[in-house]
Amino acid sequence: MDEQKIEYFMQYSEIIPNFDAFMESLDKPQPYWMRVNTLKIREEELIERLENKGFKLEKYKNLNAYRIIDMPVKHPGATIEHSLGYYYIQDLSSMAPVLALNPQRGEKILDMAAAPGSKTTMLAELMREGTIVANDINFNRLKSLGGNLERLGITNVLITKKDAKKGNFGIKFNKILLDAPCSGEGTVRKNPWGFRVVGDREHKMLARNQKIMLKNASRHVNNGGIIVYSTCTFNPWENEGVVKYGIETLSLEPVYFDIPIPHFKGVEEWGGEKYEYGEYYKRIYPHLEDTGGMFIAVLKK
Ligand SMILES: C[S@@+](CC[C@H](N)C(=O)[O-])C[C@H]1O[C@@H](n2cnc3c(N)ncnc32)[C@H](O)[C@@H]1O
Repeated sequence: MDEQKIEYFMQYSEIIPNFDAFMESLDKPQPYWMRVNTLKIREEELIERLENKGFKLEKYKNLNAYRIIDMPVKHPGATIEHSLGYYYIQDLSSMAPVLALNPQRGEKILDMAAAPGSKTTMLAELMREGTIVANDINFNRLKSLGGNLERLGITNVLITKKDAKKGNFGIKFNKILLDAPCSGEGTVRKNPWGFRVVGDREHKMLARNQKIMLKNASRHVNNGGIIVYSTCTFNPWENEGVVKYGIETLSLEPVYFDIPIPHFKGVEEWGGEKYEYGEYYKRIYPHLEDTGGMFIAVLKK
C-alpha cells in the first residue's frame, strides 16, 4: 500500500480493533467468494461439478457461500457453470446486509441502490416468491443488473431508474435495502487501483446524500417495516452518523439483529461526534474473515 493510503487509513486507528492486523490485511489480495444460485442448481451438484474441474472450495458455515481456495481458471467467472447462472461471485461481507434484511416469501422489497445486483439476486434466491423492485440511477450498471437477473433465472424483479434521493416508487414496502453509494473504503483490497482517497469534505457530502436517501427510504416503508442501511466503507460519518440522523430526525428505531459473519459493533465516538446504539450495528473488517469491509444497521419505522 502506498504512503498516501497508509496515512489515509491511519485516521481510523482509534476505532478499528486490532488495527495492525487490519492494515496488514489491506495489503493482501482478497480471495474470491461465491454464492450458489439454488434457483437453478442444487448446491451439492454444483460443488461436485466445480471440484471435478479442479476448483478447491471451502463452505462457509451453513450458508451456501464458499471461499475459493484454488481454481483452474484465471477468473472464477470463466466457467460454463457461471455463464449458466449456477453461481454468483460475491464477497462474504456483501452477503451480510441481505442476511440482516432476512427476506421472506411473499414480501415486497425495495432495493434502492441495487446495481449490479449482488444483493438483489441474493434476496431473490432467499425469498423464492414475492416482489423486488431493484432501483439504480446508473444506466450502465442497470444493464449489468438486467444481465445478472437473466443469467440467474430471476423473474420476480422489477427494474427502475430513479434517483434514490427523491424518486417516488408509488407504493410502500415491507422491507427496504439502502446499500448506499459511499467512499468504498472496504473495497480497497478488491480494487487497489480504482480506490480513491477522499477528504473530509467529500465524506460529509456523501453522508448528506446518504441521509437524503434514508429519508426517502423512510417515506416508502410501511409502519412496522424495516430499512437495512449498509455501506462498504469504514467512515463513521457515512455510517453511524447517517443512522443517527435516521433515529433522531426520522424517528426510526434501531433493531438488534445477528449475522453468522464475524464483526465488531458500531463506533461510539469519532471525528468530534458521539454515537449511541453501537451494539445494534455491525462492522465487518477485512482482517476478520479475509473479506472486504461492510457496515450494516437495521432500522424500524
Ligand atoms: C454500493 S453500490 C450498490 C451495490 C449493489 N447494491 C450490489 O450489491 O450489487 C451503490 C449504487 O448506488 C448507485 N447510485 C448512486 N447514486 C444514486 C442515486 N442518487 N439514486 C440511485 N442510485 C444511486 C450507484 O450507481 C451504485 O450502483
